[in-house]
Amino acid sequence: MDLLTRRYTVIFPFNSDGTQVLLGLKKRGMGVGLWNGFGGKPELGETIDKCARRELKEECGLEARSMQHVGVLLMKSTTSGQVEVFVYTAKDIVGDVIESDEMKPKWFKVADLTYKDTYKEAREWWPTMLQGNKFVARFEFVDAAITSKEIKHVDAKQLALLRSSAIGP
Ligand SMILES: COc1nc(N)nc2c1ncn2[C@H]1C[C@H](O)[C@@H](COP(=O)(O)OP(=O)(O)OP(=O)(O)O)O1
Repeated sequence: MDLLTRRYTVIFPFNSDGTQVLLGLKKRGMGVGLWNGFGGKPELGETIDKCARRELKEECGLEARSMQHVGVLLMKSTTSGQVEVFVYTAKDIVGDVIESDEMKPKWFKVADLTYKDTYKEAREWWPTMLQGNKFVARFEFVDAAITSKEIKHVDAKQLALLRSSAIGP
């Protein structure tokens, strides 16, 4: 990753049988008005795993007893530069869901997801995540249009390698 790439985490909590996913409606800043998982930027020296757990707790009150790193998104845009997002899922969660100043959380049935008011590329990779696959997805945008996309299935070792070299600024 070069110095111009912005790094983030995003984590998707599921109910115990995996039929529902908790999404948050972003209330401010980047992605305002869009439904997404919970996440943000790593703090100074923070690992990507710790960032994912912290952002989950801060943004919706939940704690992940366990979580899985399931993917990496690499996005290049003519308007917003390069973004790298580490994607997690959490099926063993504790705590009460709360609304934060950043996110308004709501449970959605996985089978009924419409992708309305989500990031444009969500419909491209969320199905891969929802089917339980691990992936590296690359997207290129010119203005708001997707001009190139690639979604590769990878294994846990490949993701661990990508994760191990990632740490906050
Ligand atoms: C552009 O493509 C993106 N697609 C998707 N699906 N998710 C994205 C994209 N770009 C960013 N994200 C995710 C990554 C993070 O989970 C959030 C953005 O986090 P935010 O800017 O709110 O970061 P924080 O550290 O929480 O910000 P504060 O400093 O305001 O607390 O969106």
